[in-house]
Amino acid sequence: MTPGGRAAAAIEVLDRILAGAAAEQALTTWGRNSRYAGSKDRAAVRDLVFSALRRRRSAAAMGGAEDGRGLILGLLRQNGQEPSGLFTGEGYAPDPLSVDEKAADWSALPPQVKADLPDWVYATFGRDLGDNADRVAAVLRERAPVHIRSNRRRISREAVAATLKQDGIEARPLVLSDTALEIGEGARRLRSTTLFADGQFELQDAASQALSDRVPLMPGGRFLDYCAGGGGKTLAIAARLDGDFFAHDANPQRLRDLPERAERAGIKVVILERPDGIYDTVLCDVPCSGSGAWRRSPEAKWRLTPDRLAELRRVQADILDKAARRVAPGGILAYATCSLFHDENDMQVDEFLVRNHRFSLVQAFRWAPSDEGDGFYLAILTGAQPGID
Ligand SMILES: C[S@@+](CC[C@H](N)C(=O)[O-])C[C@H]1O[C@@H](n2cnc3c(N)ncnc32)[C@H](O)[C@@H]1O
Repeated sequence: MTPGGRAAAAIEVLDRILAGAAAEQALTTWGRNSRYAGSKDRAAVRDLVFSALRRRRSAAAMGGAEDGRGLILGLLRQNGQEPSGLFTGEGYAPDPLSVDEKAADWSALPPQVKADLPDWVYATFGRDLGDNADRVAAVLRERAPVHIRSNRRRISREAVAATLKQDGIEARPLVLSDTALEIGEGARRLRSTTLFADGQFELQDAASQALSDRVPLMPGGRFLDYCAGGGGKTLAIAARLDGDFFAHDANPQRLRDLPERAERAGIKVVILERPDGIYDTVLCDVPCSGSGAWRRSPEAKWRLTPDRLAELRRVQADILDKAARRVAPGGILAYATCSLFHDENDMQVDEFLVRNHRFSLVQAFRWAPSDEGDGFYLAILTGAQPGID
């Protein structure tokens, strides 16, 4: 495909997304109907689509319209590319620029447009992140790095990096966690390596690894991941120490990959449909706004509303209250989100502590999104003997 053909394809996919289709679904549909597109074309179209979604507000302002064409036009301008070079109307390229499109004025974009945030999120970032708000918003406009976690049960990260190098895949160690590596060249080949098939590494963001490193575990103890999903954190935590590991999720479909991943990693995880009994550590990695990881799923940035946030807060509180009943006397309740909002983090924990006098806060950790990882929050709570309140 020509660069113009790729731009036209991205416009078509973006129009479907703006009409309500999920981004992955819209890309898959386009891919199915475009047998002529090679793997490099598909990667380029995907990149254009996700870049435009991350920068949807500023790209629309610079392109003169909030449709696929406007977004791609604005994105090219942001990247310092002259759009008329691609918008030629020749072959499969988009039509040439109209007089209005040529004349669009983007000289004075308001700060919330430059930050690519909805107005209410921009205000919330200002309140919750203070001086860091603009820097964080800027990080969320960029593509996320690819990180892997070496499986500490089996191999050192140095050995993972050296073996990947032989396959032409670049991996450099990160400071956030001693299992974390950032992938440079060759990321798309990671899943087809023997190392991956042998469970020597998993794809996982470095801050998610750092969070998993900090969840307290009792040697030989019982650990419950109450919202395990695909099991990314369950596996990272279970790789640290011997013990009995259990995983639960309200949506059993979310757990479907976990048994295979656990087997590949050489880790035993028991899936629980209905958790009962008590555990030394219970992790609640709750459903949240996902604001710390919006560069990975940029659609979510535009879909979130104050009402949806309030609903998420109710779900989080309910999960915490239920999971707290599963914590052994003297045990740990770990509360995690990939959110940047105070409402979902410290405030949720403060409210929980008011409702549950048996618990107290030991420590809270925050990771802001950066080159080194996504944004996360972790609160470590400890539960005294039941009946204290
Ligand atoms: C942030 S995701 C978990 C990600 C996972 N821990 C990981 O590292 O891959 C939140 C999960 O909570 C689950 N969930 C939602 N409501 C729940 C509830 N009431 N009880 C337990 N799990 C719930 C969702 O299905 C979702 O899989």
